[in-house]
Amino acid sequence: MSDKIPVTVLTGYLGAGKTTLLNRILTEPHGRKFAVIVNEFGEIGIDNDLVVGADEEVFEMNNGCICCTVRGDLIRIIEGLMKRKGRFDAIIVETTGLADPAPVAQTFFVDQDVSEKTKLDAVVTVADAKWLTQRLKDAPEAKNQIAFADVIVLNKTDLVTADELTEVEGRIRAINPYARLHKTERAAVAIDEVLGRNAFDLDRILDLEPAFLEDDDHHHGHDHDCGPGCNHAHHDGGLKHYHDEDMQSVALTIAGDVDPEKFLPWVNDLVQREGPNILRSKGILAFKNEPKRFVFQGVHMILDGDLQGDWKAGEPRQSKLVFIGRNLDETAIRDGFLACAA
Ligand SMILES: Nc1nc2c(ncn2[C@@H]2O[C@H](COP(=O)(O)OP(=O)(O)OP(=O)(O)O)[C@@H](O)[C@H]2O)c(=O)[nH]1
Repeated sequence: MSDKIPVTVLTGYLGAGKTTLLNRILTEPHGRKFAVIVNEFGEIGIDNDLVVGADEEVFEMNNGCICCTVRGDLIRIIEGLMKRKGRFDAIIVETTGLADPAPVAQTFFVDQDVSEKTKLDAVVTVADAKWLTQRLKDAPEAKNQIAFADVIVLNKTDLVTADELTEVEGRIRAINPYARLHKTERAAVAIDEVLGRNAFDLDRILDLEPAFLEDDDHHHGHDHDCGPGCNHAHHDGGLKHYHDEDMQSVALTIAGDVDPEKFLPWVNDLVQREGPNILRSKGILAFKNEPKRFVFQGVHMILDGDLQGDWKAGEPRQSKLVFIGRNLDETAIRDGFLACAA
């Protein structure tokens, strides 16, 4: 028996349902304790606030290019965690929807300190049944996320017909015939199907990517903060890794309340008009005269929003939101949002 701490890497494209799955894992009565590491694209920490779970500790990795900055962050966080060994049973790393999982998975093999103390249990990829087919055409990261998966959670089955589901499943199987696949609504999958799988298959990954175990640095010898605009493309021998150079994030904060009667029509109109370009939106808002936080989320033009939890005592009431997409008119979005201030 190894006493290495198992690590689950949770990946999947923007809005597929990673946080939904993570929250499901954290709220089930499993009696285990997890350390959670999240990494998000966008400048303000919204994801962090959306992860529920009373006593999990959530660590946030640097934004931006996962191959360059995040690896250092990940190593630092894990080394810090190891000093507190015994306080948790497993580590879950949720990557940004735009990340290629390879460099994250690689960290658990290439970095000596990390590999002595932890073991990659599985790469779990959440796929959006409604949008995956499209993403496989226009987003190379989405394909790598499927290729690297040991477990695939094909989520949002409620948004597609049976035929569409069969089609998307066929596309997944063409890329990755090996992973276990679960079809879900709201990421409802038994926790033992995603954690403690002992499923990461290094031999399969080495077939896909012969240079997987080599230290990545010589492929793009730089050590700087690329930021969300980073557009390095590098080739590790097998799969090609990309950063989507057109992808941008617009993050906005109002240091106070917004007026829901202005905000809701504005955001609805924006995602209806710009939905094809806006891949993802999220926000936590202070509505005028409302003691609870309003949380909204969108994937293209589908928006979800509800009141969740009171603002905590001493927590400043502020309104923040982020849009991730292509060809976003930042000035127009900023002006539109600022005009919603209460
Ligand atoms: N209709 C439907 N919506 C879902 C389902 N699962 C999740 N959602 C919604 O999809 C949106 C995105 O879910 P998240 O879990 O935040 O997705 P994510 O992958 O963590 O998103 P990013 O971290 O931004 O990449 C939210 O509004 C969820 O409520 C599902 O099975 N069906």
